[in-house]
Amino acid sequence: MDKRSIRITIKEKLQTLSKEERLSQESMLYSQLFEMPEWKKAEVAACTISVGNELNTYPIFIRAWKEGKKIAAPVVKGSKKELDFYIVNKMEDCREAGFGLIEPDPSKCEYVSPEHIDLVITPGLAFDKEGFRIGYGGGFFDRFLQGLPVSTVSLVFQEQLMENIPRESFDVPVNRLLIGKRAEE
Ligand SMILES: Nc1nc2c(c(=O)[nH]1)N(C=O)[C@@H](CNc1ccc(C(=O)N[C@@H](CCC(=O)O)C(=O)O)cc1)CN2
Ligand SMILES: Nc1ncnc2c1ncn2[C@@H]1O[C@H](COP(=O)(O)OP(=O)(O)OP(=O)(O)O)[C@@H](O)[C@H]1O
Repeated sequence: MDKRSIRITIKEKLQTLSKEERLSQESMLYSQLFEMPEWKKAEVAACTISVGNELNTYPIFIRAWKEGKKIAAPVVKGSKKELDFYIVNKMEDCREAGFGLIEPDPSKCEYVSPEHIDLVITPGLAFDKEGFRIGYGGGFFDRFLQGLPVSTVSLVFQEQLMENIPRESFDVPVNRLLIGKRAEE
C-alpha cells in the first residue's frame, strides 16, 4: 500500500474506535510512557497538542507540569516546513493555528532549541513494529529529527499498527513504540 492509501485506511480505522476503547488504550499508553526511564529522566519533553482523532495528549502535559518537567509543543514555520518548539506552561498560552491545529503562542511561551529537548513524543497516523511512521504528509518530524540525537517515542493505538510501512530515504524511525492493546470483546 502506498503512503496515501495507508493514511486513508488508518484515518477510517481510527474513526471506528469507540470512546471506551479509545480511553482504555490511552490510559495503558500513558502508564507505559510515565514508567519509561527516558520520561523519568527528561527535564524537557516535546509533544504535539492533539486535535481530532489523535491520541489525547493533554494528560501528558498535565503529568509533565505535575512532575516539574518542562514540556514544549511545536509551532509550524510555514514556508520551510520546519518546526519550532516552545515551552508550554499552561494551555491558555496556546492559540489556534492553520489546519485545525493548536500551537503555543510564541509571544507567551519560551523558545527551546532542539538540543535542549530530552524526549520527543512523536505523532503519526500509521506505524510498523520497527518504528517507521507516516504522519500527515508534511515531513515535519522527519525534517526535525534528521541528525538530532534525541530519544523518540510514539504512543500508538493498536489500530495504527501496520505490517509494512513504505520506507523512503528521509524517514526517521522512532526509538520506541508503545502500543495499546484492544480490550477483549
Ligand atoms: N496535533 C498535531 N500537531 C502537529 C502535528 C501533528 O501531527 N499533530 N504535526 C506533525 O507533523 C505538525 C503539523 N503538521 C502538519 C501537517 C500537514 C500540514 C499541511 O500543510 N497540510 C496540507 C497538505 C500539505 C501538503 O500536502 O504538502 C493540507 O492538509 O491541506 C500542516 C501541518 C506540527 N503540529
Ligand atoms: N529531512 C528532510 N529534508 C527535506 N525534505 C524532507 C525531509 N524529510 C521529509 N521530507 C519531505 O517531506 C515530504 C513528506 O514526507 P512523508 O510523506 O514521509 O511525511 P510524513 O512522515 O507523513 O510527515 P511527518 O514527518 O510530518 O509526520 C516528502 O515529500 C519529503 O520530500
